[in-house]
Amino acid sequence: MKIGMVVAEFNYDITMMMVERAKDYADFLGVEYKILKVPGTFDIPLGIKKLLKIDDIDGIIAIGAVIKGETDHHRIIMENAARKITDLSLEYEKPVALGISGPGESRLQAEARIDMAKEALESCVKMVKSLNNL
Ligand SMILES: Nc1c(NC[C@H](O)[C@H](O)[C@H](O)CO)[nH]c(=O)[nH]c1=O
Ligand SMILES: CC(=O)[C@@H](O)COP(=O)(O)O
Repeated sequence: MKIGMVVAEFNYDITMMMVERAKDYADFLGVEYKILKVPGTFDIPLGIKKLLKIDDIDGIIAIGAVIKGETDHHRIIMENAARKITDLSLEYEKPVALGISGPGESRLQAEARIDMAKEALESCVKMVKSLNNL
């Protein structure tokens, strides 16, 4: 099995730890992976679409941290990314798991949620297996 990981570089101090957790868990499960970095969470859907077109990619996880700023801008980023991520998964009929924390979180809350990337990897692998067993 091969999983794509699309990683936002925005708040990279956090997302770097998230991707390390996901990679460690993929290694533990014996799952291969391909990493694609994008500038921020808003840019994740295009990265996902490119990876979904690769035949040997079975599923994708999106990794990001959408931390609260002074305005509601962070909500626009997350709501659009989440909607597009769901749409792409349905369009390409491959699992795309959400490993993006926020919106509305503080940096401290984001740090406490880095395992969301590992959980996304776990969900994605489970989905690939379930769909392959149909
Ligand atoms: N504020 C956060 C962003 N903002 C950047 C956008 O995601 C995007 O890169 C920009 O609008 C250009 O398209 N990204 C995050 O991942 N997290 C944030 O908290
Ligand atoms: C810089 C950003 O993309 C985001 O954190 C927005 O911050 P703000 O709401 O303070 O403009």
